Amino acid sequence: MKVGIILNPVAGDGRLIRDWPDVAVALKQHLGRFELRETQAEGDAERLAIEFAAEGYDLVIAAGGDGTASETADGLLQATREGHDRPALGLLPCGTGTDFARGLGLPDDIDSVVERIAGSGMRLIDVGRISYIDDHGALASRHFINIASLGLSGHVDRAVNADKRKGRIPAKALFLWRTVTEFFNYRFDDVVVTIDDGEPIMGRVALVAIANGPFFGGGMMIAPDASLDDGQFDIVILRAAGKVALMRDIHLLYSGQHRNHPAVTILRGSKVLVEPASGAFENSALVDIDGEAPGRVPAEFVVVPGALKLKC
Ligand SMILES: Nc1ncnc2c1ncn2[C@@H]1O[C@H](COP(=O)(O)OP(=O)(O)OP(=O)(O)O)[C@@H](O)[C@H]1O
Repeated sequence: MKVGIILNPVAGDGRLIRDWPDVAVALKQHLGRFELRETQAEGDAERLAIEFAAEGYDLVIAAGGDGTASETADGLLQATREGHDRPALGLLPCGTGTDFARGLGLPDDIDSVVERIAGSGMRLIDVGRISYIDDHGALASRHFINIASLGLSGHVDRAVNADKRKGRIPAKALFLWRTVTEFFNYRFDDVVVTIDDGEPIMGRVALVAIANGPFFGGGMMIAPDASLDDGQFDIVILRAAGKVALMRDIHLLYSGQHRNHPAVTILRGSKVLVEPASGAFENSALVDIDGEAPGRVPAEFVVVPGALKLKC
């Protein structure tokens, strides 16, 4: 099996690169020879994944956080669309939040993760495809593997990713702190949500999450029943309510106990359109895509069933 590794040297404040000699020994022991390529900047994991697919690699392991895993998956899916064989995605999670790995129940220590990659079979999972407006006002689109959302989460992503303590303090504490600070200044978003060409749902929201996996925000179980292979999104709408009440209840998100909260609606669907209620795009809701916040709504989210081969 030809194994390629895409390593983000700064993910999780460089945790994996510091431990690399030990990690490399574990990889050799369980998977044999591998080719290591490092990212230098945004977009590199996507490009390297396309290169690995074009060179006939069977397994491409994303070593980093959710951003690296998401970019790598996007590259593999693009390569498949261009006619290359579909390599499997493996994960060596070492980021700040690593919510996708959390949803898969991956162990914390790298040795066990490598052992699990080597011992597991291939599994097909769904992915999402999102079209949105990027920061230059242009239409952009890409795949996501875990959760895409809009509203408060977009602001929190930008604040967490700019926070110099990222990777140095526990992810849960950082995300919770940034959620509170951003929420304080956040103005709720007025949006129209249309699921599977049904009746449009208009409302003022704090968050709309389109979930393939269950966790985001450094351990919040926002979509407790989301499944990676049911061919559907779980769509969680958190409507605007008193800020004090929402802050008081935010802890419920960590355990998934918000299901029956009066401000929460959870629906299922395979295509979701979210538009700004006013029609003006300039200050419309910020989107979050697997932990990065590259643009705004209007956005369309479409599930692509069984599109990604996973080995972990
Ligand atoms: N060599 C590099 N130097 C600086 N930034 C990089 C480098 N390689 C990748 N990046 C950037 O790192 C970010 C992705 O980091 P990643 O999500 O993998 O880790 P994380 O943010 O620590 O973890 P998580 O997303 O799980 O919280 C992307 O914004 C990407 O553009």
